[in-house]
Amino acid sequence: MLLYGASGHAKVIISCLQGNQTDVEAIFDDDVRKKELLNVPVIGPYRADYETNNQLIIAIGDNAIRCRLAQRISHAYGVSVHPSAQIDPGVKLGEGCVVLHGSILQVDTLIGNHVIINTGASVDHDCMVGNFVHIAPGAVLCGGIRVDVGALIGAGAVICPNLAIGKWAVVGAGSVVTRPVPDYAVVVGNPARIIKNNKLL
Ligand SMILES: CC(=O)SCCNC(=O)CCNC(=O)[C@H](O)C(C)(C)COP(=O)(O)OP(=O)(O)OC[C@H]1O[C@@H](n2cnc3c(N)ncnc32)[C@H](O)[C@@H]1OP(=O)(O)O
Repeated sequence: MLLYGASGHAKVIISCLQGNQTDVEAIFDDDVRKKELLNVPVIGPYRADYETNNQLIIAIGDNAIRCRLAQRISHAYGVSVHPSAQIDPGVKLGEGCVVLHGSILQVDTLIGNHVIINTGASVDHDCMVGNFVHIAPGAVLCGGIRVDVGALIGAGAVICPNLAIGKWAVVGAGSVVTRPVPDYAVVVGNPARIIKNNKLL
């Protein structure tokens, strides 16, 4: 596998891949001062002419950056699922996804492209998780939830059943979402309330 982004998130993906006896050949990173990460060589910015048979995972936690890179780079994308993750056989996972240690994906859930299901997160039955979403560590999505493109569900947040989380919305860490969240909204608290709009785009 190849990674893009020599970050803390990349370290976790390396650990995830090692759990499946998959080596990381190299890591691309725009910061040319970086030379290695967990003994994996960091080889500078992505090069389309880099000769390899390995697939690529964009190892960047920021959803907007991951989205921009994926739109620019046409490499074949891989997937990494840690062996401790529990995924129902009916779950569909898009390209570029990582499903990290101890996470759970329940029956009839659909996961888009370049999604992060982070450590110990739980996505229950009949959820639809859009492209470039990040479900942060320990977050819980109850059944029947739709999370639209680019949204961040913060660490330890709980989303009550059958709600929609809008595109590029942010749910603050530890929040409890009891109502639908509009596109671009940043919500925090229990019950979660809108505090601002996400101006990242
Ligand atoms: C492996 C990993 O590390 S994966 C990383 C996953 N990342 C996360 O889970 C982080 C999610 N991010 C958050 O929770 C952030 O606090 C955000 C995005 C909700 C808000 O961040 P910012 O835009 O910087 O807002 P800021 O820190 O200025 O807070 C604004 C207000 O909301 C409150 N607030 C911020 N976050 C939360 C929260 N999670 N719960 C309750 N209140 C919150 C602040 O106390 C502040 O209140 P005040 O105006 O009364 O002082």
